[in-house]
Amino acid sequence: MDVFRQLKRFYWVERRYLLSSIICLMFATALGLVYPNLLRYLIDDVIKPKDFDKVPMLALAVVGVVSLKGFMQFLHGFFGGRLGNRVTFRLRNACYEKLQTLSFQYYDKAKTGDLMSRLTADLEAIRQFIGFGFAQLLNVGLMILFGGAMMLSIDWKLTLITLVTIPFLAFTAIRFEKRIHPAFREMRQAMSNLTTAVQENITGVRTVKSFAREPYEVDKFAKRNEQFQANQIGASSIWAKFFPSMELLANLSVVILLVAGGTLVIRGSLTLGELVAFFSMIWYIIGPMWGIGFHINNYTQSKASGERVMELLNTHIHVQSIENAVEFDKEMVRGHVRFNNVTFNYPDNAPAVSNITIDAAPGKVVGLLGATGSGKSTIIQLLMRAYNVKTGSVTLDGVDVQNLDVQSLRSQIAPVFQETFLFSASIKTNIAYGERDVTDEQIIRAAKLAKAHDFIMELPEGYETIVGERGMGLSGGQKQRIAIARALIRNPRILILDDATSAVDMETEHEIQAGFKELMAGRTTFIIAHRISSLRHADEIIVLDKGHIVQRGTHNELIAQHGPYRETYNIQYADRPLANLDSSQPERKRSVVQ
Ligand SMILES: Nc1ncnc2c1ncn2[C@@H]1O[C@H](COP(=O)(O)OP(=O)(O)OP(=O)(O)O)[C@@H](O)[C@H]1O
Repeated sequence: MDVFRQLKRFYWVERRYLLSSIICLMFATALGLVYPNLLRYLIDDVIKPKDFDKVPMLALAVVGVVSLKGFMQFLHGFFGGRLGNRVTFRLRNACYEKLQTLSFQYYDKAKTGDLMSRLTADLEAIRQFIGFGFAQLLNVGLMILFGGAMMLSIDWKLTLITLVTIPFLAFTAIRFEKRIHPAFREMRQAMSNLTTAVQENITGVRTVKSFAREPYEVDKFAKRNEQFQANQIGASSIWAKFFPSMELLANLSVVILLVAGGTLVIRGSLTLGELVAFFSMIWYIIGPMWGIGFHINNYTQSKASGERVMELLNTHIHVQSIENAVEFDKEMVRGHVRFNNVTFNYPDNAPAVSNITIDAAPGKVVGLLGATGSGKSTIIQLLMRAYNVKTGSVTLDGVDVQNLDVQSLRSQIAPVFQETFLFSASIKTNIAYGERDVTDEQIIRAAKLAKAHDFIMELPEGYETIVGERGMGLSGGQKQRIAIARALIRNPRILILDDATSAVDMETEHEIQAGFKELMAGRTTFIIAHRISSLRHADEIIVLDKGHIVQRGTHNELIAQHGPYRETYNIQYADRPLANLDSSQPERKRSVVQ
């Protein structure tokens, strides 16, 4: 029940629907108890004394009871449906909001398929239980209570004898719940593994097909499917083991009633009508007991699902704004970025960057160069506070980024990453992504600066062309140009170009960079590049090796020194040796850029 206590904040606000649904079900249940009494009346007071004039009235009473009961059941379904939908609506929103606040550290390990299954199948199981299962489980108790009370009022001894098996039945039901719950939990996990396999296969379909790894994928899926099947069979065998015993115990009551009640009727201490009423009332108790397996099943599934949803909602957020965090006024931000002796390691890893000190004055351009894995992107991630720095500090205009409101910090920064993600929406929406009050003129201007306008205009529907979630139909370079336009439209104080022009040819890069000049004016810019041509105009170029700064200076200063920068330059400009390089330059051993 702990899970449902935790879920209370989602369903308690809807308690009027919960109560209405329960009350209507109680009414329907109570009306159901009128049947056995009508039967008793029919046998004892109509058939026996042959007083058949009462039959029409009795028939009308049955119609009335049936209609009212049906109406109550309808209302129960109506309120229950509303309740379930509203609760899952809130839960779905809460989960989605949580997904937005979770830090990069969480997403480093998160599995999309697993998250999808929490937001769909698990929420559905919760909806079923909160909407209907809970009221029905409560109804089981009510039916036993009402039915038992009525039976006791007719003949308490016969009631006790008849219901002697009920405690055993309850005991078996509880044991069943204990066994089936872990089985369901495993089943949910197996289901999410299946979803993950499908999702990864679709996302990585190009890799799968290019490597002709379809059989491997089929195999991988088959194994997970087998696991799911094994879990289902496991749950079915628990079911198969317990269900017959529960049914046997339930039916034993009927046998006891027939023997004991029949004897009482023969002896004349019970009327025939009372026995028939008893007989139909016992189903009032056995019926729910019989269905208890189903209700427990429903309850257990939703409990397992509730645990998975609550686990997501309770996930620790590593990066979030502190209380009274500083919020910058966009107009006032200057964009002065400093890294003060920063050392950072990803969880359970060796430091990715060590003793990093950078002073990027407002409007300056800092270039980061280094071999793959040397820590360039990590520096950018720390600036955006994707992770918390523990040693040293990163400041923006003198304020430690950890004391800044996360939204406020990130809204000053516009990044263009190596890989561009395009949403399944129009190009226009992708460029304006999330920015309100953006005019078409602004979008076109940004696209022109990013050298995207011409190819967009060649598309069948221009800016209205819908692109797929991975930007299907666009080349890598075209996607990157849209991403650049997207960054430009934000008019940021700090611009980050993380290998932003890697997918375009040299000529286009040159053109885009001409646009960048205008764009970078007055903005602090960090350029990560593998090509020296991308960052040679930077005010300071920082050369990294295994997380350490090994060289820093302007292009001309670095080119005049022996070191990895010049080696890289020599490799990239092999056919254009620089006049001022000395002839005794070291062998072109290894480029820092791989
Ligand atoms: N999310 C992460 N979790 C754990 N380790 C990471 C993570 N991201 C990067 N690393 C590790 O940190 C180190 C620096 O990586 P980083 O991405 O900063 O390098 P980079 O210089 O940007 O490389 P590239 O040029 O290939 O983009 C590498 O050893 C990498 O394996």
